[in-house]
Amino acid sequence: MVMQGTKEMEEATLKEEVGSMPKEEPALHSQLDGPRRRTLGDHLGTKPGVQVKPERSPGKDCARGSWAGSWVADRSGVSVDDFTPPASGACKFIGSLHSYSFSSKHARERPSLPKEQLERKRPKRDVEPSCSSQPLGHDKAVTEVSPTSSLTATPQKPSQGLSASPADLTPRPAAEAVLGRKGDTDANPMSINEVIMSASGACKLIDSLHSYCFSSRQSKSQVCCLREQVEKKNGELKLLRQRISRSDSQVRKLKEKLNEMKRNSFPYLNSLISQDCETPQLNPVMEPLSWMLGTWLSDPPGDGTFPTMKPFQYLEEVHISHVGQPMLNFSFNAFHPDTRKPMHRECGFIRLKPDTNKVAFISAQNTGLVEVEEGEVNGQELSIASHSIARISFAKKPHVEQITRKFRLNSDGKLEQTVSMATTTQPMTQHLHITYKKVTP
Ligand code: HEM
Repeated sequence: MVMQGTKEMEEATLKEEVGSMPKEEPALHSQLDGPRRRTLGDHLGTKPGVQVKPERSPGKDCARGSWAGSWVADRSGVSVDDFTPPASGACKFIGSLHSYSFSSKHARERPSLPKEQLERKRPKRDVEPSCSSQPLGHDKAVTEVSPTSSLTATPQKPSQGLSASPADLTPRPAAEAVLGRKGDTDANPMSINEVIMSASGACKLIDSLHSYCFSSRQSKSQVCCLREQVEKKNGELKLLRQRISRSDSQVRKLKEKLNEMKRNSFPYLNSLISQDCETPQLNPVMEPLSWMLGTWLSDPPGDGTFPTMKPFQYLEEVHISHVGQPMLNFSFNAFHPDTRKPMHRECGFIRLKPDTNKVAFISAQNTGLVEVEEGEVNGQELSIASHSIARISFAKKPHVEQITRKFRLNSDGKLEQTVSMATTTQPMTQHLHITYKKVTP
């Protein structure tokens, strides 16, 4: 719609311009496209047709899509083709504004030329096409022809003729470009520089619109760039995933190989040990005693006492574990603190009566004693006392007749054990006290 509207607007303007345009206008155009234009380009020190890479400023992008634009492009030595971004719909539309603004403005200003001047110029203009083929030198041609051309120099402003300095070509604001200098509008024809400046000012305004096209294009290219980066990263991620997958399969193969080697080395374990030796879930029945699980080391060394003996110290290592059954497996192994020689050892099981806090402690000791202690677990404290005691026939005397134990998980995370006993010669008295620190789960 915008395009259509613009076209219609252009056509309407064109009709209006054709109606009001003096007949010499085509000649004026041909002047611009003719040798005079090239003379101006030469004067500015730029060879026509030599492509100079433009700075990406909107002011230079205005050279697109209109004769006025191409005129400016030639003047600066920049061709339309130099603008690499393809002409988008928006750019084309904005380009058409150049055509409208320039030709319309120029047409509006032309009739203001005094009639005499136009009369004077007409005959000269008729001979102008022959200027390029004049055997005269360049300077001569200019001298002869310039005063007759409204686009080259005016009698009122001789200093703004073809010899205009680059500073004179600096674009002026559009308003000034359209109105011209104060007081000149009706009296004076436009000089070539004024035309240039007017066109540049208008172009500048219109080209500010182009900047939107280009900034949008820039954003699009940034998005494209980011997309490329994302795609690249995705590719890398895919490769990494593939490598991880390969590593996983290698680990699986190594595990299988290890298991096979184990089976070959310990064939008797084949049917007993599960292929995956992961620790099974704790049987829910044993949950109240889960705080006892782990490997514990005496810290500090345990204290041994009894009325019949000299106090002593010992080291002890404790393993309390499970295999998913409704019981805990334990082993207590004592060592001499100096010599590290094994001393007292015992191992057994701890069971819980389901749905109660009743605990049974079943232990076999290296001294030839077998005992069952029973008691209760309350929170993180287990108190038990001997229920039955048996011994080998040749057990050392005095024989133990009663045993009590207390296990407790202290607030500092240490496990504490206290053992008391009664023998055939001594009443219930504390025999051992020790705290352990946990070394593994
Ligand atoms: C519940 C477990 C234990 C029981 C029932 C037990 C029982 C006994 C008994 C009945 C005696 C003889 C007491 C006497 O002569 O009047 C004894 C002595 C002794 N116990 Fe224990 N004991 C136990 C754990 C330990 C532990 C863990 C150690 C640590 C190393 C230990 C070290 C000793 C020593 C050094 C003696 C004195 C020397 C000896 O008779 O061998 N006992 N114990």
